Amino acid sequence: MRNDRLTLRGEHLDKSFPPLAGQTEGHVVLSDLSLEVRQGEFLSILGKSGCGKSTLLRILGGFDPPDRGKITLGEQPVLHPDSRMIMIFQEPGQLFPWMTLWGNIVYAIKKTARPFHKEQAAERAEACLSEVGLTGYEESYPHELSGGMKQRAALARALALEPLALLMDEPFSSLDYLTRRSAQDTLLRLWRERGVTVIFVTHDIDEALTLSQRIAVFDSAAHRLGECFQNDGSPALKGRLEALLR
Ligand SMILES: Nc1ncnc2c1ncn2[C@@H]1O[C@H](COP(=O)(O)OP(=O)(O)OP(=O)(O)O)[C@@H](O)[C@H]1O
Repeated sequence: MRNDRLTLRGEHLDKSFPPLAGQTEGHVVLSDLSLEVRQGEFLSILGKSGCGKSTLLRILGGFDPPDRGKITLGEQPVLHPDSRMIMIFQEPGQLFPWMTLWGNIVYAIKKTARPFHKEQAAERAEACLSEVGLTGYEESYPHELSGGMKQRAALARALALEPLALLMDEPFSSLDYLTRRSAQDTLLRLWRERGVTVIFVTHDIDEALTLSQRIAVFDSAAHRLGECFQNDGSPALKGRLEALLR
């Protein structure tokens, strides 16, 4: 159910990096960037490689501070990472390799649930693994899972924390076509059922058109989000997005 009180806002965000080795000038990545994503909305951010999409997600998730501007989730400022917003990255390396799948998920719940009830945590872990189709792999270690299974496991672990928002940074780009389609279907089903907000970074126009309600295009020259479209899935929109990313 939509709850506009939990809107995620980034306001007037600036971010620059100091000069890289061998360069003299610093690097402006975000400049006066603002965005607003309502609770339960699915927004994709499309942009060319290196334009600043990951930097924006990391700032929204509280992993890096902006140089200027502020992030709020509902009324509360986002100053550091917490379990309200979970990031899922491109490389499925977010699971502890020395723990089983079960151990990974229960550990995540343990870190965030206050108070922690063992039985409730087990129920939640079981439900989340089932939701992503990984029942039966509880005792598997991450290295025993395929890339697609690892990404579904990362999704299960994220959902076990009952976040308000998922910040996803090209999470399926390393998967083959069929595995990717299956992971997209899982994500869409969970998004519909859970009402979680999703911000999904991708450079794949078809993926953005398949998944999102709204698509924002990163304007590399201005270092902020440019045009934003309601996704009607039309060939005209696809053509427009292709032209903007050319
Ligand atoms: N910690 C850092 N220090 C210096 N420069 C950085 C740092 N992080 C990112 N950058 C620079 O900021 C710019 C934007 O990087 P970012 O990873 O956000 O782009 P992106 O749009 O996600 O790229 P891609 O689609 O290739 O993943 C790049 O030029 C990158 O070199």
